Amino acid sequence: MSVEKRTSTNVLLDTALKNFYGAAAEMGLEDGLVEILSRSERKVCVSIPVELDDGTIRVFDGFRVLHSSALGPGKGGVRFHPDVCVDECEALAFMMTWKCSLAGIPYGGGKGGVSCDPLELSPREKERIARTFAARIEPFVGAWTDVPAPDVNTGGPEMIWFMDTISKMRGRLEPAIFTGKPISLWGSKGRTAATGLGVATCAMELLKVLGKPVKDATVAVQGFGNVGTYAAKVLSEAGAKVVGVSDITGTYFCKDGLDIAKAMAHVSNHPKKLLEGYQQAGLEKLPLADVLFLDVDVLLPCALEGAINAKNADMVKATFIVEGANGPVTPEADAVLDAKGILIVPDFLANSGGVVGSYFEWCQDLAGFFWTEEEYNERLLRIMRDNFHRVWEYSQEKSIKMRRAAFMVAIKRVADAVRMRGIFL
Ligand SMILES: NC(=O)C1=CN([C@@H]2O[C@H](COP(=O)(O)OP(=O)(O)OC[C@H]3O[C@@H](n4cnc5c(N)ncnc54)[C@H](O)[C@@H]3O)[C@@H](O)[C@H]2O)C=CC1
Ligand SMILES: O=C(O)CCC(=O)C(=O)O
Repeated sequence: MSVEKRTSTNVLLDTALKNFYGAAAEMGLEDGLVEILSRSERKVCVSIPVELDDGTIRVFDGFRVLHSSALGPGKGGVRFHPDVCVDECEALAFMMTWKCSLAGIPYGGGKGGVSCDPLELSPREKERIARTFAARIEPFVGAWTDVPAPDVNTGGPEMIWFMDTISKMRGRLEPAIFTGKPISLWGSKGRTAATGLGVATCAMELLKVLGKPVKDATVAVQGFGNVGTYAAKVLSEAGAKVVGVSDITGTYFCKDGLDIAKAMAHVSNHPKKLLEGYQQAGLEKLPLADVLFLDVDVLLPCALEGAINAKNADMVKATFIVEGANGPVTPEADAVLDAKGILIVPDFLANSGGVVGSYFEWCQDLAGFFWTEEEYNERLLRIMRDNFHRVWEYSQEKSIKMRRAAFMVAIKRVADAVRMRGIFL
C-alpha cells in the first residue's frame, strides 16, 4: 500500500507537508508512520464572543491544534492575526513537532491562534478575547497536555490573561500551562530575547564554519518584532553591520549600519510598537518588500510565512538566509535560492531558541525555583550551538541541504518514540 499524500491550499501547510514527505521518503520511513505523522492528533475550533468597547458584540474564531504528543505535551505559540485559520495552526503545530524533536526537548507540537486584527483592538478588547479564548480551550491545555506560548502579536500580557483565567477556572494557580510570562509572574529571565538570540547564534555559527568573520558582515532583517529585534541586537553587538530592517510600515536602510538600540527604543515607545517615524543620520526609507532584496551577507526573514516565494526569490541577493520566522521560504523559492547558491538555515533549527527557552521556563515553574539570566543563556547557547553543528555536520556528511538534514534528524526521534510507545497515543 502506498501512502496517499495530503496536500493543502494553505501555502504553509502544503510547504510543511511537502518537506516532511520528501525527508520521510529519503530516510525510508515506513508507510504507517508517514500516515500517522502527516496528520494531527487534535484540532480544536472555538468561537470567541466578545463585547467591544462600543457595546457591540463580535464573535472571533480561535483554534488550538495538537499535532503530536509522542515525545511529550504539545508546545507552541498562540498567534493573534487576521489570517489565522485552522490550516495555518495545523502547519505551525506540525512544524513545532519537528522543532521540539530536533531541539532534544521533551515536547510534541502544538499551535493556536485567534483570527483578529490586534492593531484595531483596544487593550481591554484584547484582554476579553484572550480570556474567552483561554476559557474555551481550557479542557485541552495543561502542563502535561499542551503548553501554549507567545507568537505573532502576543506576549507577556496575553500569557498572564490566559494563565489567570485558567487558574481561576481550576481554583488553583497553574503557572506551567503557559510560557512567555512576565518575569514577575512565573516567567523566566531570558525568554523575551531567547528566539532572537538563537537566530543570531545560528547566523554566527554558520559564518564561523564557513570561515567568514561576523565583524562587518552585513545583515538585513525583515520584521522588527520579538524575533527580529533581538536577532538584530545580538548580531550588531557582535560587530555585524545591520544595514536594513523592516516592519509593516516599510524598510529602513542605512548603508553605514542602523543604530539597533535606538531603533528598538523607538519601537518600544511607539503606541503600536512600530518603526514608523524612526530617524537617524543617513537613513533611507524604502518600500516594504525591499528589505528582502538588499545586497547583504545574511538575510533574516523574521516576519511571516511565505515572505520569499516563487514571485520574488529571484530578486534575493543575500549570500545566506537564516529563517527567524516560521515558513518564510516556500518550496518553489527554496529551489530558486538553491540554484542561486544561497545557503539556508531552516526555521525549525534557527528559531528554536524560543521553545528551548520556554522549556527552561516550564522547568522552573514546575520546580518553583528560578535561574539567573546567565544560567539560562549559557544553557540556551550550548543547545543552539550543538544543534546547529549536528544538522550542519549531517548535511555535509549526506551532501543534503540543511532543511532536509534537520527534517531527517527530527523525524527519526519522533518515529522512534511512536514505535516505542505504540501507535495509539
Ligand atoms: N516569538 C517567538 O518566540 C517565536 C516566533 N517565531 C516566529 O517568528 C515570526 C515573528 O514572530 P514575532 O517576532 O514573535 O512576532 P511579532 O508580532 O513580535 O513581530 C512581527 C513583526 O513582523 C512585522 N511584519 C509583519 N508583516 C510584515 C511584512 N509583510 N513585511 C515586513 N514586516 C512585517 C511586524 O510589523 C512586526 O514587526 C513568526 O513567524 C513567528 O511564528 C518563531 C519562534 C518563536
Ligand atoms: O515558546 C514556545 O513554546 C513556542 C514558540 C513557538 O511558537 C515557535 O517556536 O514557533
